[in-house]
Amino acid sequence: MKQYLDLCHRIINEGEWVSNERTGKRCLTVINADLTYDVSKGEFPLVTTRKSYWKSAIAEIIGYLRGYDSAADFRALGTKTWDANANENAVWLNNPYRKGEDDMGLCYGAIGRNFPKPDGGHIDLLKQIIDDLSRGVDNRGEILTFYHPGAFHMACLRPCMYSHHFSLLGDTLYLNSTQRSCDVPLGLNFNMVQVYVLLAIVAQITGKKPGKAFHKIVNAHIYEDQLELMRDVQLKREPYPLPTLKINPEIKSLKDIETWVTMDDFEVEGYQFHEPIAYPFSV
Ligand SMILES: Nc1nc(=O)c2c([nH]1)NC[C@@H]1CN(c3ccc(C(=O)N[C@@H](CCC(=O)O)C(=O)O)cc3)CN21
Ligand SMILES: O=c1ccn([C@H]2C[C@H](O)[C@@H](COP(=O)(O)O)O2)c(=O)[nH]1
Repeated sequence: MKQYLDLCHRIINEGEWVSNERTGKRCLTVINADLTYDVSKGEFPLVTTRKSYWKSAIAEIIGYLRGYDSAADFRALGTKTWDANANENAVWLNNPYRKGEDDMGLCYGAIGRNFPKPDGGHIDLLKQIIDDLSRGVDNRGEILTFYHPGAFHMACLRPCMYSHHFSLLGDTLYLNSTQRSCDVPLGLNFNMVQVYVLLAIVAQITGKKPGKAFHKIVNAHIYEDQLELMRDVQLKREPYPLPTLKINPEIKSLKDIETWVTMDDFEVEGYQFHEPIAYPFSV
């Protein structure tokens, strides 16, 4: 929580204003932030200075792992966070590749679970990684990437957290996740939870001990219409101690994640939080 608050303060104290063409808004911006979550110690990085909708965040990452490309599938799993990008952005609504209501196009898991090969066919990057790690193999390239510049024109948005690189030291699993663009009041709240859960759940299904997750953010920003709420409300609050996350131990394979897992398989214990804050969202 301290790392999150430090980054918010840093953006407010040292950030520069950058105008963004896609949203038509200005963002107070810093370049480069490195956050670390010690999953071995159960340091679940949930924001406490406002109510955080952690189930929604976990539903997003499970949806990416399943390769979902429809906001309707994300809703069924428990999050409405893709509705606006799939259905309210004028540029995407007019894109000939959009397949209709709720379609998000070729992004996130739709790429990572089905990565197109230049010589034909596709690769399921996640399945390869899970198979390797389960056998105790780290080939120094266990990278789940959602980044395919050749598909950007066929998606509602480019992936923000676009790369997850897993590593083994003995039987301890590490994760380095990279994010190119970060909406700190809204997105980061979710992304911290997702990096933690991704390491915890992949360690669980591959039979490894979770170690640390390293979360690299390149462009970290606060939109102009979020600044006052962050500076004058959220940052005036004292954080509470961190809660802990429990994952159903019956989740034992990628197939389990793909077939029966729901948000009821995740529990947060001891979550104390301040009043919700409704930050404006830029589509
Ligand atoms: N501008 C922007 N910021 C983002 O963080 C973001 C995007 N766009 N587009 C793609 C995804 C969708 N994500 C989202 C979208 C909405 C919320 C959001 O509205 N959160 C509210 C309510 C959440 C709920 O009720 O489930 C929040 O208070 O956290 C969060 C993340 C993260 N991403
Ligand atoms: O997981 C996510 C997804 C998206 N975001 C934010 C970061 C930006 O504010 C927008 C994406 O806009 P771009 O113009 O494509 O950079 O969404 C996030 O923080 N986390």
